[in-house]
Amino acid sequence: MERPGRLLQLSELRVRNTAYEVSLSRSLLTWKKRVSSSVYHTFKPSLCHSVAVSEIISVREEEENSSKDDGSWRKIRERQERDCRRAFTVSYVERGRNHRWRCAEVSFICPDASLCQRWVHSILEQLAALSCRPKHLLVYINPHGGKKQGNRIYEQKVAPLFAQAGVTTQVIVTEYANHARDHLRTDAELKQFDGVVCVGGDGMFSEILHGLIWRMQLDSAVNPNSPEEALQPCSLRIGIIPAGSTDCICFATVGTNDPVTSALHIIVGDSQPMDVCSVHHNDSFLKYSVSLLGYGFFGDVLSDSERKRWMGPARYDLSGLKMFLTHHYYEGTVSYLPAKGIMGTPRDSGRCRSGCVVCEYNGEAFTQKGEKYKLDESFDTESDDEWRTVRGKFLAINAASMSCACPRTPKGLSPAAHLADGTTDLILVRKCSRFDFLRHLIRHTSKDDQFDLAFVEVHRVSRFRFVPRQCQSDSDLNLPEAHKRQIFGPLCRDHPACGCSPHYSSWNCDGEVLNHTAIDVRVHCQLIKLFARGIEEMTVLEEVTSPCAI
Ligand SMILES: Nc1ncnc2c1ncn2[C@@H]1O[C@H](COP(=O)(O)OP(=O)(O)OP(=O)(O)O)[C@@H](O)[C@H]1O
Repeated sequence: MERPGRLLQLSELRVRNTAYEVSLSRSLLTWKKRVSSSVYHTFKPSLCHSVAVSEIISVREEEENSSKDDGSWRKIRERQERDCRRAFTVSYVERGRNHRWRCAEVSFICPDASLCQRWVHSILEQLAALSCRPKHLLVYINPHGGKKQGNRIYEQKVAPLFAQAGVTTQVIVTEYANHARDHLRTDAELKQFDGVVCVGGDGMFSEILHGLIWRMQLDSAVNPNSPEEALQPCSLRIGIIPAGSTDCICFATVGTNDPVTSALHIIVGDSQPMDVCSVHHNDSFLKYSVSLLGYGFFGDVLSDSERKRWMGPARYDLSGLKMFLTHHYYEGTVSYLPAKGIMGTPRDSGRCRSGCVVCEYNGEAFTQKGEKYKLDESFDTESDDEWRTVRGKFLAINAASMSCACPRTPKGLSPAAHLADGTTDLILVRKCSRFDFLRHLIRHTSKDDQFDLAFVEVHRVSRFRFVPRQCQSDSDLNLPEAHKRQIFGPLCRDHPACGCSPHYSSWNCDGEVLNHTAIDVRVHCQLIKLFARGIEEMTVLEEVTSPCAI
């Protein structure tokens, strides 16, 4: 943590009726209880508090509340004394359990009005110098996401915090699916905003992601349809206020699904870079993905659960069980480009956390590679002989661009995957017995290594392709069309007893079904940034919140 350096203010102020020595430096606001007895240790935690200036939400000057006045001379004298004093209140981030943040307040009573004004002015000056903080935001609310509480959550929990922090907004309540995406692609006056906020679930985040990336490419004359193009990173950060039934991206980047915590991360101007995979079929763009691309088991679970939407979240358990019992495998060819010159492997014991060194190192390595490529187009970023090919029968092919940890799979599909290292973890689960597949699935929830099985392989890659067996080349294979032609495919899917496998599964792309099975996926290192900081380790928390960590 940054050392406090030169003090900007140092005064004896009161908090309620207790005297405190209060100091302000460029990085810390500290208040220490004045102790007369040497019996007390000056660093006793309960006597000393400090808050990082970067985590102060606001400061306001206010008069002390006057108590009931009975008109007596004593009271009048007391009131006169009080009137020439002033108080100021500082609102700041307070950390709770499970990565939750709250807005706490402390009021300091000054001996005179001019001192109070000096304090308020100094704190405001420090806050104004924090250039990472957003001032004007574009907010999209999905009123139909999750339990349809988007509007209420925003109005009651988020808007008051934005107002308190002096963040202004333009709010758009979406009227139809893809409203936010289309508005961002063409109409939104992005130059006037410092960020885009979505109030909703993962589907709503996906709309913002697609709208913003697409707009950025068009504005920079980059062809988003070509899988060979290096995409232009987005200049605006994205904030997620969780209000959906699945809020996995928020959980993975903040550590909790709590609207107040997310609002506070936005206000303090946090920044978490994130990789994005572009998914193409031949030379046409299909989708962007930031978490999971799953073919086979996870593709089938999603397709099946979509037909059971009426069941609510229980549909995932039922479809999961059904797909486990049907035990379909799919033939095809996976080609991949192993990520080179990077730090980290999918089998590491370390996890991607706030301030991750792996993301930082690899992010720089990819940027340098990109720069070299721009300067000298003959510079080879990927040559054909580096591609590896695996042919076979697979129960599941998963590409995890983040750990994909959620309450259902606490470790995630790839526990050591990183948010922003320019790679995705390609997990190939070959055809095996039901019992073995169950062992693999169960290991996602236990301490055992889910990759330490003979039929599972995992590779950290920067690009991969998949072609299903029936598809002779990367030629068109449109799923709805293919299913029409395959009369028995869909039937067998619903009749596990017949024992035959359908030819094709479908890709689950961050919770949406893709129309094509033959795909070409490229990871774009740190293409977007979120108003988040990754999941904080306890040691970081202790350092930030520890009293007098100076
Ligand atoms: N006004 C609207 N009317 C209908 N659909 C909308 C509207 N605004 C956004 N959507 C769509 O609703 C879908 C689900 O939204 P969201 O992710 O916010 O909620 P969710 O409950 O988590 O969804 P899911 O259960 O599908 O994950 C998104 O794909 C989005 O495109």
